[in-house]
Amino acid sequence: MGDDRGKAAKQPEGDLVIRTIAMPADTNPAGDIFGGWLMAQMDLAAGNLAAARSRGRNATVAVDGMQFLRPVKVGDEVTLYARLQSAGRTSMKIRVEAWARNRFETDSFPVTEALFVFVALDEDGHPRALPDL
Ligand SMILES: CC(=O)SCCNC(=O)CCNC(=O)[C@H](O)C(C)(C)COP(=O)(O)OP(=O)(O)OC[C@H]1O[C@@H](n2cnc3c(N)ncnc32)[C@H](O)[C@@H]1OP(=O)(O)O
Repeated sequence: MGDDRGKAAKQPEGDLVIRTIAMPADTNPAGDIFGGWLMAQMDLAAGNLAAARSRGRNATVAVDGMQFLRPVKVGDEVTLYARLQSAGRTSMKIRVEAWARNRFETDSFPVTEALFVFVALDEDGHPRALPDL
């Protein structure tokens, strides 16, 4: 079965954090994969990295440059890659890429990317200094 999304021009950057399958329950009324589902997967991937770096609770404070590059179809294998781009006193900028692969094909393609900003939080929900590495 062919895939008309073209050849991947690059390789994913970052650590593989999540791999999942886009299911019919994740579609919008038109039957395509809902962008909000993909954003949630990206948020989960960035949050996982943020939790490991901050060694505790954190929250998404901003999402910059969200780009939907290609559609995701039901049945696609979706893989989330995340990497820490920079860290401030309490915040972390985490670059996330989502790639999709038609389950009957071998090539994967970038489908979305964005820069997530997370802030480490204390028990009261206030910004918390990141621990030393
Ligand atoms: C996993 C989830 O819970 S997702 C749910 C959605 N997210 C939320 O509910 C978070 C809601 N937001 C908040 O509670 C607050 O904004 C907080 C607690 C995260 C931050 O409070 P603020 O008063 O903005 O804190 P403060 O001004 O001290 O900024 C903290 C850090 O975030 C950075 N920051 C704050 N807003 C932004 C922004 N829009 N873009 C980039 N960085 C930001 C600051 O530069 C600072 O970084 P640094 O300490 O590394 O220098």
